[in-house]
Amino acid sequence: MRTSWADSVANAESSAFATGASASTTDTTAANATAAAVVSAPRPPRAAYVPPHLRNRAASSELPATPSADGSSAAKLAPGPGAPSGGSRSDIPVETSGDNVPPPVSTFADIDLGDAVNENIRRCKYVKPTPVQRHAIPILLAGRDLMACAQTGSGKTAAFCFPIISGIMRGPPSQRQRGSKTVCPPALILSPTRELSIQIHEEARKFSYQTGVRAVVAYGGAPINQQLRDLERGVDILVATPGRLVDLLERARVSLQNIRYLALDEADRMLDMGFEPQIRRIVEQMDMPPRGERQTMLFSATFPREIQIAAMLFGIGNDDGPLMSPEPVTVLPCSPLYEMRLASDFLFNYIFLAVGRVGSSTELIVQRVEFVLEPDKRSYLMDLLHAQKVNGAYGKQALTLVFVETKKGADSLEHWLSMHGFPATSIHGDRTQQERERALRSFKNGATPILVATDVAARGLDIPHVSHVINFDLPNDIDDYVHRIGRTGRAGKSGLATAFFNENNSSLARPLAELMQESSQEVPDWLSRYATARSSYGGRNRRSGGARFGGRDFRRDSSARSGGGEYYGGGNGYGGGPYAASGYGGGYGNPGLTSAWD
Ligand SMILES: Nc1ncnc2c1ncn2[C@@H]1O[C@H](COP(=O)(O)OP(=O)(O)OP(=O)(O)O)[C@@H](O)[C@H]1O
Repeated sequence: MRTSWADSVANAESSAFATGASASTTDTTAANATAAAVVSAPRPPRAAYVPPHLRNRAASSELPATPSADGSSAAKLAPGPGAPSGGSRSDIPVETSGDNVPPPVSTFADIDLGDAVNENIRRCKYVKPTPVQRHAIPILLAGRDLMACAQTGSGKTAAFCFPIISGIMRGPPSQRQRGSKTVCPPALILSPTRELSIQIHEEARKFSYQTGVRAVVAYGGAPINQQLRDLERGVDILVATPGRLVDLLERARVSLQNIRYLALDEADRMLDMGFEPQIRRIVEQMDMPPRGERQTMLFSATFPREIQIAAMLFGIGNDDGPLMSPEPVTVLPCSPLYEMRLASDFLFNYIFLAVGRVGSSTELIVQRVEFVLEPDKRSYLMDLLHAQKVNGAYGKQALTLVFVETKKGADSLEHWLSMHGFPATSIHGDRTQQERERALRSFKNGATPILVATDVAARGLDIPHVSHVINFDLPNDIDDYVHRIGRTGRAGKSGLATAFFNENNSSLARPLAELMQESSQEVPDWLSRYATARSSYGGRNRRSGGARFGGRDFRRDSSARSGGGEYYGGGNGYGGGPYAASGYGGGYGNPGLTSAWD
């Protein structure tokens, strides 16, 4: 039974990769048995895919986007040759809003980044800008603050690095405080994990080669002395994790007084509770110039709608003042509203950019969900890996990333896989930095083509040849799922994501089903039934109904709402409240509500 299931998976993988088509999900006996106990619901028809922001609208393929009176626009962009193609789909929904949005460009030649940067773009073999780059680069070159949301693997790093490098080249030379060891970089890029900081630094170095712009990285877990020596040689772009940066600031080895560019990669993560104290300290309580005097850019593949609502509620330093005055509210330091407040503290008269499907369409990630009971997970995993090995579906270089929930679980699964003849390594927060970097290297070069990881590897990492992401343990939050599966299917390549679902994940059923439907994946009947059962008694994932792939700028819709007070007073979870009720928290599958994109 199991063997044939695994074989069918492998065959489906082969054909999916050959055709680029979505593969169907195989229900298991366990799934059927359990699903039978769940409320029965008709299977949703597999509708033709309509980009979310174009639902309920006449289709338009005009280029470029024409800003409307309120400064917003929606357009479909064709990726064009050279950029990650997005596979079979060539139309990409894009939404921008804010005052006087600079128009997008079509080619790198249309942007004045300077000869040296242009040469580096050629060296990187980037022929065309990706959609997020086409929009974000002109906005940033115009000096505007930006909240940008584009899918995983769509080239966001270059979208903020190119304008920063170009701006530094044109600006005054970096200064150091006289007679002191304190460096004062003009640009700061913050990212949530050490490995991501290392990667962004490598990218920034490539992009700034022979430009005279110097990028330095600082992250925890590595000896600080080497990083201090690096800083002493001068720094224009400091890429850092928040903890190590705070350390450097406290030692007075770095001053933020000259910061002209502040980029938060994985911004939604940086603004959540885990990082909030450090981010607030860095941005507000040190010597960094205030918003408006520096340029701030927030990038991510996911922005919970709470952060966007904050933009509207708190005005975000718009020239015209707040768009609406919120009722006096108590913002508890343990709620997404607190994140909202943070976002609002950072940006000034910003532009909101959402790229729904970019070079690497998530439709190119074939998503499968299998019902697997906890005790069966290892043997299912082994079947999958065997099938991959035997069928050689992905070729020699194929890498598999397996996500688990706990550090202990990662160690134990790595050990078990190795014992069973599958060369595996692992990465998680309890491993030393040296071990983490060694594990990543050995995964990247194929010595251990299976990497067992916790969420420390979920965001941002750009590892070529990751052809399969397995959610051995599903995360609790749908946004984390989006980032995890985004480690495959990058830059226009296909990918496969398999998730093991069981009763423990029932709170994820609805957002998962919605996400799969939204990206034209086939949702298994049993999962739809779980989703229906879950919503019928009110359960919602925190992010459900949120703008997973961008969404829309909530400033545009302020007139449709009565005020902010109700939202705070709601107390029925973040998916509820007046925004959901008036159509902003809807999403797929609820005909009464429109999508957050509409
Ligand atoms: N214009 C381009 N043409 C071709 N490839 C590109 C272009 N821009 C970026 N890439 C490549 O696309 C890949 C993904 O880029 P990047 O890591 O910046 O994605 P991302 O949007 O930041 O993803 P994530 O949300 O997962 O962090 C990288 O390998 C990068 O080199």
